[in-house]
Amino acid sequence: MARDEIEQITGLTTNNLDAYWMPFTANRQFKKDPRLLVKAKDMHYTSADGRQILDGTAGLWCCNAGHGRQKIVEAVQKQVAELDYAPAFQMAHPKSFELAARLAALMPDPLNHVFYTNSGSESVETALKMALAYHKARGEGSRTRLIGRERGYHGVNFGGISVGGMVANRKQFGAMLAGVDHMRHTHGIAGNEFSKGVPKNGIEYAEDLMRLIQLHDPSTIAAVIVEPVAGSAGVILPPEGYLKRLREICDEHGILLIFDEVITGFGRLGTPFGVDYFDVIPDLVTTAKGLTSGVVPMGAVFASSKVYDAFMTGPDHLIELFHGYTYSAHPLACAAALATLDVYAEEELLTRGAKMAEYWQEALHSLRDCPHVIDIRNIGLIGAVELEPIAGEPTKRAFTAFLKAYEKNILIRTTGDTIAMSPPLIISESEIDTLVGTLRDVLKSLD
Ligand SMILES: Cc1ncc(COP(=O)(O)O)c(CNc2cccc(C(=O)O)c2)c1O
Repeated sequence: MARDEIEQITGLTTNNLDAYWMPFTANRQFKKDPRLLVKAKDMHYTSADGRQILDGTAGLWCCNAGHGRQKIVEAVQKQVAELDYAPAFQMAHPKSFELAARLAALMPDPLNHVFYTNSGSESVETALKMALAYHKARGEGSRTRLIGRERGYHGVNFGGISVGGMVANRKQFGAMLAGVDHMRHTHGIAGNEFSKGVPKNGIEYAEDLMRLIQLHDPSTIAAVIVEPVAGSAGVILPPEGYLKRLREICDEHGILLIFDEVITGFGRLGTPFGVDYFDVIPDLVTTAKGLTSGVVPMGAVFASSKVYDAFMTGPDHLIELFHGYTYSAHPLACAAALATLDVYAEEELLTRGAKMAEYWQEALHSLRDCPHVIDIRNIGLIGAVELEPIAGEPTKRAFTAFLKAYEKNILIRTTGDTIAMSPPLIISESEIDTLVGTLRDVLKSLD
């Protein structure tokens, strides 16, 4: 869209698009033909040029309740007028306790404690620091090693990119945390292609953890962090039994297990959390995104009583954990989260994905015959269509699909040459048909 059109339609008050350095974006390509969204309601965005765009990605995997939900809007409006900000260090406001109790009630025992952050990246840093400090508090300060996984995504702060395994997110930044190892990813295991839901093959990949334990000795290892489903890397699913096996190995060797549920949390898999879907209870769970349905930035780390209690020793006038953020437990975020949980409860959204999963799965796998499709993966209301890369131009085919899809009024995500979708949990069957039908047209138009 031409720049002067943009200004006219959007009221953009500046010719200077250069000032804004956009995150995870091809800035020069974007600023030649900006893609601006100006409104959102339920399943749709309104683009600056007046089109209704079907949101196939819940924003960035976060708007699980859909957009413009009145109960959430009103809660934030009321809160900002009443208590706009309150310090969370040595002070508090009631909603922070009310929300923590409601969140803890969503999780199985012993995940009974909640630490607030402002993003998934901050939740990850918080959990990693808690893990290191936990072992120190118990007199096992030699446990400093952290283990992640290839292709893992744990946000963009130094802890997260160190345990993470997405090369592009690391290679620009030089040295990272020392003492970090990675297990193999579970993408592309023979026989798992086009699996519907959790794939059968690959539980043995969990034994990578045993090899690292044998190499380093358990006394040096603090924690393992995995996404139950690796979203950003292109929806990589855990083989059957894999997560349970990680739990067993961690228990055997006194290693903390951290589930990074920033994407899988709050109904994405058709269960409240991946904890429920896979019936595995970690020691720490990182969340964000769906916590407030993307309305106000917020993250939360769920900690087991074992972890929390290890800090609650010594004179009670002393701070137990020297960590936290200016905006931890922000009143607006707490208000948005409480209203979001109300919407989830009233519309049973934390389990609706389970009811829609079958329809979603069959729609997605109907794309198998489209050009360049080399794999399709799905679980709950997450879906991925992996494309054959263009020789010598990796990512280009999927990015072209993204641009064409937007022109055809649907929003999808791409990572590498994989198209990823994670619609709001309110999506209807006819909207699934529209999303997948339009994607089919896009795929057929690709060179
Ligand atoms: C598992 C996981 N952990 C941490 C983060 C970081 O969260 P923040 O961004 O709030 O700091 C994430 C975020 N994941 C994320 C964020 C934006 C885009 C995409 C994509 O794959 O399209 C994925 C994530 O998916």
